[in-house]
Amino acid sequence: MSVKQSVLVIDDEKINLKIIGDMLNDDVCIMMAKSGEQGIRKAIEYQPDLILLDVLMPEMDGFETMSRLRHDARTSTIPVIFITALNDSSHEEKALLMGASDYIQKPLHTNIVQARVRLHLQLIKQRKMLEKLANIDPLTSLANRRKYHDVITHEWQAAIQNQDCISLIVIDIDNFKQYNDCYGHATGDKVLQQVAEVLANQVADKGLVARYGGEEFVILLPRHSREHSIDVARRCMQDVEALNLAYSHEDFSGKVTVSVGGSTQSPSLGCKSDDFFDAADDMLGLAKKSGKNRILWKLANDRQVVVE
Ligand SMILES: Nc1nc2c(ncn2[C@@H]2O[C@H](COP(=O)(O)OP(=O)(O)OP(=O)(O)O)[C@@H](O)[C@H]2O)c(=O)[nH]1
Repeated sequence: MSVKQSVLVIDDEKINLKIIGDMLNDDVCIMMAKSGEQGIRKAIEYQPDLILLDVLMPEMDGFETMSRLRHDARTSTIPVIFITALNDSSHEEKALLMGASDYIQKPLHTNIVQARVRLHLQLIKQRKMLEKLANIDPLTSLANRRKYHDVITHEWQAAIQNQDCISLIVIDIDNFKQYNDCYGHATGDKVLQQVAEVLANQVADKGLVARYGGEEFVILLPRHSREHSIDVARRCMQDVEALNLAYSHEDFSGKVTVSVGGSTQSPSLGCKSDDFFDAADDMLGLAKKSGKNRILWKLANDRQVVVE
């Protein structure tokens, strides 16, 4: 069943809200706001797919409302169509320059409003689908490296601003080449999917799990202390082992395990998220060198701790 897309209509005239609502009600889920201020609040809270915005409103007009929507990261990408009685091309130009998707003049014609809204909703649906495809690893359905980079960039800034800690776990399957050599790439792919599922279940909504590449995964845990994050890492490791994916081939045999590197930081201005990644990745390298199937965590002053 397809979920209806949502449209927020912002207009100070109750009658206009009703007219536009009646025009669109069959196709979309309508939300209404009687002022720019209320519209911004609803846009933040409900994240509509599209906003229809009246230009002439008391207190905060459509242009100021638009400017505030564009300057707030939570609403900056929601497409806006201006609706106005102003029959003046300079206003239309101003709206389009501010980033409006379209400009509809009153009096409103039902068919024109419906057709334009439908067109923009279709474009929005396609854009969201492309964004999703661009951010997802097709084999495991986890976030991909590109998505990880978007999220760490945002969360790193948030951690600096709010003086929060943030943890990163880097996980790599041990001896995966041997597994592939035993059973072939197709079976190896299934292992990647199973490991991905284990990690996703363990992290749930605590943070982001991404396939960083090959047989390497990352888990980003904003606002998670070292103790909590080590706990998550430990449970991920145990759950992978519990999958009991055994392999044996000529002179080697074993069971699929993972090695884990981790780092927790409370970043300050000037700290780089790339160094944060390198710290966790260095720990992973040491975990591999010191015998695999273990967790190494970066401590302050370049020290590290072996967890398991
Ligand atoms: N099946 C499958 N294998 C992959 C994929 N991506 C990378 N690999 C395999 O992962 C293996 C990685 O090999 P190595 O880098 O030597 O690592 P390893 O054998 O796990 O050894 P350690 O990391 O030292 O434990 C290679 O055999 C790659 O072909 C994938 O998408 N599917």
